[in-house]
Amino acid sequence: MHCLRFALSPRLFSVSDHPRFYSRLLSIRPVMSSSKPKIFVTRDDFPGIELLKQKAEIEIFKGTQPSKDEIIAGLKGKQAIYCSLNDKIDRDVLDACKDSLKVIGTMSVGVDHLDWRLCFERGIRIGYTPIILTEAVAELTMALLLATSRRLFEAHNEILQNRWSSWSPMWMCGPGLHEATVGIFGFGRIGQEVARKLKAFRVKKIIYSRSSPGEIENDVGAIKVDNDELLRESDFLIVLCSLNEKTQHFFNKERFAQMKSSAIFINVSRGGTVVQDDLIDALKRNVIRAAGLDVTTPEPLKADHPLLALPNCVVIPHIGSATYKSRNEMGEATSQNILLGLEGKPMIHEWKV
Ligand SMILES: O=C(O)[C@H](O)CO
Repeated sequence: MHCLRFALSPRLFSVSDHPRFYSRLLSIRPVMSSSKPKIFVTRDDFPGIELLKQKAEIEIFKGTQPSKDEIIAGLKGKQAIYCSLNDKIDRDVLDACKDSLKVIGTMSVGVDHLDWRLCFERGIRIGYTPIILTEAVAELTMALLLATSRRLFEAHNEILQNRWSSWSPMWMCGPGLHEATVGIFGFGRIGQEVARKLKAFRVKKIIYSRSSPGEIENDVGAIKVDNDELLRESDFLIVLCSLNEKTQHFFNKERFAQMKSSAIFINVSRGGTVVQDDLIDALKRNVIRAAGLDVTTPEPLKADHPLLALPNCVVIPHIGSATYKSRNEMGEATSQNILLGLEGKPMIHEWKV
């Protein structure tokens, strides 16, 4: 019954889906019948896998980052996968396991590593972990804003280099958040939470842009503007959008040139939103003042990468959601999403367009 109710949900089906309706209906029947379902887990340190161990037969990849071939091999005969944003589930992977895979559980809010369109077409359900990490990512965004504007890493490095000779009036100064105009590119849950936190810093104005039409009602007085105004007006520009066709490589040479030369660019979204060589060039030539990045291309970044040699760039290794609470809850939710998905029940968080 659950299955039927779910299948008829208007979120998944509309009249335009008609030709594929019945095949989809069949494809989301519960797959947990008498025997335990088989699940591939792409690393052994995911939180929440104890739950899966009790209810399913799980194969855990030994290591931290399976290659595409290793994912394909691991998925053989499995009904579900527990993965993260590192694991690319593209057409090749989906083709290789098309007879068995029913559910993907990703321990992330972003789903750009998944070919979700093909998943929808094939009736593969996707569980993900929004909301749980909103506070953690918003906090980390604040940390990057402060670390970059108040030059914390640069200042720390001055001490390590024995260059702290005396207290000095203008040494290590930076622009503060107080009275600044802060622009947010992508005003979803995390963007709105960042805006709330910014209020406490008594910024002058919060502006945002987003691709969907309409304004977002918000309790902090953030004003919707178009992208040009956002680029032109922001003292701090924070990228918090999801990565998709519209946002891929949005921040390029021309866009950096539109920004204030005093602007600070913060990216907590995905490295793919930026043409990274253009950013490096903009930072080197002081087209913008500084950048703070939680995300890069590629990830992980090697220690000799040119971004890391720039004094006006703070780079951290994709730790936006890395609080104990957030990561543990994300793990629990991922396991539950997978089990609920396999039972044909509504997930805690199911990804929909
Ligand atoms: O997609 C996610 O979960 C985010 O990148 C966490 O920082």
